[in-house]
Amino acid sequence: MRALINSYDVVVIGAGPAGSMASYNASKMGAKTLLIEKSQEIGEPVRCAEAVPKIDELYGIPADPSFVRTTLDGGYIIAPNGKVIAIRGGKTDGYVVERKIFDKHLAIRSANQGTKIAVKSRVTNIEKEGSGYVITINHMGEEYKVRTKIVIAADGVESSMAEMVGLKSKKNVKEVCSCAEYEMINGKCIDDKMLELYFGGVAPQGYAWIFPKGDTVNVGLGIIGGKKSALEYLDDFITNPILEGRLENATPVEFKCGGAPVGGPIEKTYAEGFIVVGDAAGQISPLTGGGISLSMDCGLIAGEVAAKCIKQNNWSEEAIKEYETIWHEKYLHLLNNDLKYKSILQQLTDTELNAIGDSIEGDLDDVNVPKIALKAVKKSPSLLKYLKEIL
Ligand SMILES: Cc1cc2nc3c(=O)[nH]c(=O)nc-3n(C[C@H](O)[C@H](O)[C@H](O)COP(=O)(O)OP(=O)(O)OC[C@H]3O[C@@H](n4cnc5c(N)ncnc54)[C@H](O)[C@@H]3O)c2cc1C
Repeated sequence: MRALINSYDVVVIGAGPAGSMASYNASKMGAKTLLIEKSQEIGEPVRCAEAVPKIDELYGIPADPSFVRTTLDGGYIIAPNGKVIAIRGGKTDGYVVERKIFDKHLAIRSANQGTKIAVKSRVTNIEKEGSGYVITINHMGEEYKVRTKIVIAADGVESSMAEMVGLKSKKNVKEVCSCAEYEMINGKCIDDKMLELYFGGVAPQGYAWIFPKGDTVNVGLGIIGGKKSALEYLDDFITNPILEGRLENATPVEFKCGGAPVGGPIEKTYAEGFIVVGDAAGQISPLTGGGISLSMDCGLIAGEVAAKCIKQNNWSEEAIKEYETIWHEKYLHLLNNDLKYKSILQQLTDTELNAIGDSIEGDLDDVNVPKIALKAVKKSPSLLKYLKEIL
């Protein structure tokens, strides 16, 4: 056991997109900030299909060729009967990135603002000490302790930090979507600039995907429940006739698996001197499992509020609450809508999904769920029992 080695204004736990954006803003606004990552390499292991929206337009982060593998025009939604619906623009354009490099890039941006980074450092405990916290870190078998005024817990889907201060609700843990994915070489996409999302029995209560990633493709799926493991569904998907042999000659170069917390946000994301952000807070679309952009933006909000509290010498629960007020105003209704859409989608049979697909003619310019539901009900009035909540 080593003695207390340092004190910080803000300690951020987890160097994923949420943590690096939080520490970036905290440092930029003058707070003495430490970012702690348990992995020996930031960005590893990857548990992601690696699609991000236009980070240059949204966050002013240039789409650097070192991590951008594909610039997307949009995506295809594919019904169980093979009907392909194209969505171009709207929220579907963006990039497929190399997350190992992307995540490290975000951490480097944060370091360039003054953040200190500790890698191969697992936080094993958080204890309250006065109005601040003492954090215990295990690095290469040695224990260290650091003091901080504010903790930002950005420790992802397996988060245990929020629970340590009594914040995390067990509700989310029950709703983790199990994902399995291969990155494959020699696979073919319908179009090298479009995402492919397959709904129905191929991935019960979730969906399967093929994302173009430069020379390779990310082929994966997420399920909730189901009769087999995610990996077994994935192996079946690869040979599914709906793909018309496009993965026939493909072979994996990487396997990824992980969980996406799609049960909606945790009930409370702050306490005195404490903020929960990203997957740890359930800030991920329950419908799509997309969480990178939300984590980044909520990370920015967390970093800004933390730095402001440090400047005002007040990180009481009342002061920290501003974080939740801001992110709720921006995103809570979207997450709640997605939760509703997800639960409807989960009740639909392949036949009903086909009916919805068949009701759509031509390309879409965005995913407007109420508009799609209206078209579907006009074509198949029996769908009203599921879709009336949306109309
Ligand atoms: C298979 C799969 C595919 C996905 N595809 C997409 C996609 O294409 N697009 C998209 O937008 N989203 C996708 N997501 C979701 C996306 O990956 C997450 O929403 C996003 O990574 C959340 O960022 P985060 O920073 O909150 O957490 P993470 O990226 O998980 O980062 C958390 C970090 O905390 C570290 N950590 C954890 N515990 C400790 C500890 N005790 N001490 C120190 N460090 C710790 C971890 O090592 C990790 O680096 C996918 C998820 C899965 C599982």
